[in-house]
Amino acid sequence: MAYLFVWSAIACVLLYQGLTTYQRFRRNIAIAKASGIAHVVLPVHVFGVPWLATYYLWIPILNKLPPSLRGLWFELLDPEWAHRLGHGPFERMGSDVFLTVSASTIMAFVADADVVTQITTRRNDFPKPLKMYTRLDLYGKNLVSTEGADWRMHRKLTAPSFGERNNELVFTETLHHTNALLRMWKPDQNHSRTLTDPGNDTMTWALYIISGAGFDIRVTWPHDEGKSEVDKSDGADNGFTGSRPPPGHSMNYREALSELLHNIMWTFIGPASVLTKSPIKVHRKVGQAMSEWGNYMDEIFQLKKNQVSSGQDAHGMDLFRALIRNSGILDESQTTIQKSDLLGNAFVLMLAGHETTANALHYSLIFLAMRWSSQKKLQDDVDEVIQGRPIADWKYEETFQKLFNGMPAAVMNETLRIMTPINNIPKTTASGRPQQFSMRGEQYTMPGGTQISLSCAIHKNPRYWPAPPGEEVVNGIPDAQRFRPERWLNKSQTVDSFTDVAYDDEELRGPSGEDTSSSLFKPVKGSYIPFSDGFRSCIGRRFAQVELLTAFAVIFTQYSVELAVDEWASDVEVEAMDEAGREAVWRKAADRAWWLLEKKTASIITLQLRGHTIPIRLVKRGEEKLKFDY
Ligand code: HEM
Repeated sequence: MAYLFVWSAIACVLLYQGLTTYQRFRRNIAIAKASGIAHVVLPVHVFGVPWLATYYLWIPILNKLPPSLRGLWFELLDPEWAHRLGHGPFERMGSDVFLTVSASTIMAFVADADVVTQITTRRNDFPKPLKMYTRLDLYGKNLVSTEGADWRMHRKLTAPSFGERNNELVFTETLHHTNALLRMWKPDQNHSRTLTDPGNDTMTWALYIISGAGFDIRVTWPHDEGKSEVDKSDGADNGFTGSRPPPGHSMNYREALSELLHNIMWTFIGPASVLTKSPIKVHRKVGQAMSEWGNYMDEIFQLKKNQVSSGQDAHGMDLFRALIRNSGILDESQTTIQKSDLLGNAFVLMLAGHETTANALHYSLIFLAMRWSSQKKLQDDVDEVIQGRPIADWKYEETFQKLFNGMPAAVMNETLRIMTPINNIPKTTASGRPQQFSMRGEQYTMPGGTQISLSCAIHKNPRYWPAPPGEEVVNGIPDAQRFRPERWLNKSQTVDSFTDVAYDDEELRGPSGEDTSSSLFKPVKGSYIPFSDGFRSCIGRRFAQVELLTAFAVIFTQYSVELAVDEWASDVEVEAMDEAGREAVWRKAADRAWWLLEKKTASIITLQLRGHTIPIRLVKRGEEKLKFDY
């Protein structure tokens, strides 16, 4: 009898769930139809946590469905479809904006430049989905996790930190840490070395640069410990730089920073006090890093506050010092800004600024190893800018703009186009507040409560990225999907109709500069959005550009990169091969690299290779053996 009762209760709950789900489905489909926007119905909300956590299990099962049942809906169940399939789904839908409809959510995917611009410039109509970002408030509210008046306050607080003086510090720190990276990668007596996990190394590189330019704390690389040339002159930050934790700490600065940022997703489980009690080791470590990093930031805050109040400004302008200066916090009676606002922002700048640039350098190295002709042009350009001067003589103001006008910038832009670190930039419409927009002369209504993605597929939309005649498809890959940095050197493709949008308050934009140099191809406004666009665009854009171009100059004035072919042939065998033999073996490595970049990348915060590496080989210039183009 009791069994019957329990089973009846379960059946009733399931029936109720089924009916409400069905009703919500019907309601959402009706809303999508009324909007006039093309739509496709999906059985689940693909960007909801349950699906994101389990889709790896379901996709192989669904793959067993007969091909006739696996339509576009099936392909859109992969959360990374925009990266893997590019513009294809938009072509199949016959529209550069389409909706996906599930019982819980209506999502809009946008790959039309004009619609992107309407969304990024109407920030009150299309705000950011704040719920996604509250977890970033580990140390305080900040620029990333706020909207409206709060966001304006944070943007005004942080924007002045990103000035030319900080860029100069980024330049200096990048020179230093790229040299350190090369010392770690140092080729052997055969003038080359295979780097088995370059992505991991570039992550460390970016972390140390953001520490230098963010806090003016120059971390010592483990392989450089004990070498005196890396120390700063004033000694103020010595307690933070090496492997011995300073008094009062159980973790050194370097470890606290990298443990926290590299495992940031675990902080979403709960606060440090919960994580440190978890039975799982990685949780305990992250919990420890979280509280250690909080303590370090407290100490640095005090140190910087003293420096600012005593007028010391020895090493240029790091972001944290500028934040303190701009906040007016030295006289707390005169400002509403709290210490937590400063710590909150200092933390998200570190977070937002390291993985993105690390990936960009990593993928650039791989792509250049797959395209010798572009690498050669890059080397010619950096040689022309640097003119053989030793690194100690390089100056930011003489160097950056020249690098930004030529092939180094073309390589950076093209890498960010193909491997866009944030491949779905999220926006929303508020519930009950549908928004009108126009597309190709027609009016549409974005339903209220829609989750919007500005899709990286726009970077593969052939309307904005036309192929040269006869090169529409190479190696089976459509031109818009290929790494071809030379497309940026083609000034004849400059769009005359380009007009920038008017900002209601220039101050909010920050001195972060343009996406691309005026000497290069200028994409249609809204069609190139690795840094997003409009009001909520990346405040660290120029920071990242300085970092990447400087790294290219340091690396490629001395070295070349090749795909490592160790899996298919030894050094001795490659040495003995003729050109055709070398090309055959290189092509195996290139096919594999391309496949991994397309199929085995996934986003947690940014798009990364997951569970695989693409080994590359650092070769002294002039000693290259694999000079081929993919
Ligand atoms: C290649 C490197 C980078 C890329 C591709 C990139 C990309 C982006 C994108 C797409 C956004 C908008 C995100 C959204 O709307 O959800 C963004 C925002 C932001 N980025 Fe970056 N970023 C890079 C480097 C940096 C660096 C170096 C910093 C700081 C040092 C930084 C700090 C920020 C901050 C604070 C925001 C939030 C701005 C706001 O909402 O007002 N980024 N970035």
